[in-house]
Amino acid sequence: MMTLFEDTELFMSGNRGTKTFDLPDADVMLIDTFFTKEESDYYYTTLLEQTRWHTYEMPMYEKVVAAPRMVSWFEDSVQKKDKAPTISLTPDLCAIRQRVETETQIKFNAVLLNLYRDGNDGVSWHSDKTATVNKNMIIASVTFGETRMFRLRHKFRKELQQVEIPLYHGSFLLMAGTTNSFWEHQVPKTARKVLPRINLTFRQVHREE
Ligand SMILES: O=C(O)CCC(=O)C(=O)O
Ligand SMILES: [Fe+2]
Repeated sequence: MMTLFEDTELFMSGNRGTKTFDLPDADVMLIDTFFTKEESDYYYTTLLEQTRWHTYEMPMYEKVVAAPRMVSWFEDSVQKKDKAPTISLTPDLCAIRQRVETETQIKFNAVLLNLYRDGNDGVSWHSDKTATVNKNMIIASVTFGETRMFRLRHKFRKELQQVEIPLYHGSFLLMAGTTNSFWEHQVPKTARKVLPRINLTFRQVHREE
């Protein structure tokens, strides 16, 4: 593992303040500097080094291919027989979640961590789904590390412009209301030489009894 933060600043944070995006059928809110630079550096380093990152095997037509990113999933444990045990949120993840919940006044019981190792990693167009149907799914997204572009496009109104939001070190993005039903998002790959980026998406997972 390379040593970070020795003599040069690797990541800059964005501007303060809350931005809301005036998009049809969407409810998107951004806070560039949700975490301080110190907090963000701490979370970046510890999450990068201490997370058990997995390859995500995604179905692609008839095949299964490795997604171009690493993932790790945590959720509040539920006692279920015949079910594999879930991995609970770590104290650091609980602390991040607490900040997110205080801001949104919404409770989240699961978090997906994505690691984009370099510019060859990304996530292609999709909207977020969970195992159960919750149409207006709320996603609270936190970023540490490299700034990457987050793009949104309307699923049906192709005449609408795509939206491109740079997600900075320590930023917070909320997608609420009908955003997930009407819009798709992606993090495109980039030819720029970039350092790793970690993204956390807090979710509400409803497990069937
Ligand atoms: O990395 C991001 O900002 C987005 C991740 C994402 O879309 C997802 O995990 O569903
Ligand atoms: Fe997503």
